[in-house]
Amino acid sequence: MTGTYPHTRLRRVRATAWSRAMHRETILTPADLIWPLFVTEGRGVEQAIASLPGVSRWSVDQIVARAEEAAELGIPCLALFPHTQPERRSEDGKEALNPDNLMCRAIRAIRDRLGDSIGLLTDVALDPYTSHGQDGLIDDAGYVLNDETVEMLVGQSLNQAAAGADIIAPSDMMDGRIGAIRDALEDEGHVNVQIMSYAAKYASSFYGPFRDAVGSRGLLKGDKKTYQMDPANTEEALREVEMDLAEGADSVMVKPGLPYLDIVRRVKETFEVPVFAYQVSGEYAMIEAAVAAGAADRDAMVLETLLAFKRAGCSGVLTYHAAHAARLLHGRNA
Ligand SMILES: NCC(=O)CCC(=O)O
Ligand SMILES: [Mg+2]
Repeated sequence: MTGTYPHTRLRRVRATAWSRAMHRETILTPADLIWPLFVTEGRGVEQAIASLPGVSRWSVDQIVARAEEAAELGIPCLALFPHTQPERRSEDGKEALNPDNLMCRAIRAIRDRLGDSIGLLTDVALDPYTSHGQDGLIDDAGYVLNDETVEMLVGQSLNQAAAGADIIAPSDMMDGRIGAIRDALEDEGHVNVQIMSYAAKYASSFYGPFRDAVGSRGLLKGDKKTYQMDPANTEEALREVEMDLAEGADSVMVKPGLPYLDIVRRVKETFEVPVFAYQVSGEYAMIEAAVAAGAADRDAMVLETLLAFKRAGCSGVLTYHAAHAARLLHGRNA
């Protein structure tokens, strides 16, 4: 296939900017970005998160302002996560079922202001609501119970859908939850509410700052290795994705992002479905730490890492850099 030098010079098409633009295989646009936002109680509140420099928790009114900003930047979708007050956390995480919880209030407030002009993806898992920080219900030994948890997740999903969520995104890694949630959504008439499954979510060391952001880091005892995947595995990721698609997932997610682009590529090539990836909090923090240490140029690194997700086969990326990246892509100074 490849010719021989000097007839073939691969540098020939790289010689000018116009030619590089013409030969570019992958393009990143603001429509490829999903912006995760943390919601907290109060009015006019912005709380910085020390381990995620540049990311804040916002009260509902401020989240609405962020949603307007996102819509203006051409970001198609927000991912919402609540910072639940400690007194509303419990062993069984039942605040997840409260129709007036932070998540539902944020959904309704954004919907009231912006209608259908921005998508709302809502996290389904119990970790923002449990007093022990695990994603599900636990037994006396601390083991996360699958089927009992799935029942709660179904209730949580219906609660979010009733508030106006567009995409239910279960991040809990229980078996069988996609089918159970899909059935319940159909029964309740939410036929156009999508499910984006966190299908291949790994038990990763990259989630630390997120746990600070939702307030579960200090509560969590032990780890999540009995339900999240072993970072050593890739065949198992294909089985996870296959099952979630069979159960009715509209799209699947791989998480974390950059260290798992091989998984993205295998999933995309195997199933040819929409694949998303989450550039998680620890990845964001690594970039910001490199910038703070003078080791990297933020703008270039943000755009290069996001482009890498597209090149690997992603339809889009959840990233805390979404607004910044969108401004860069519009050629505006961030
Ligand atoms: N369920 C969502 C997450 O766990 C996010 C992790 C992160 O950003 O580190
Ligand atoms: Mg699964």
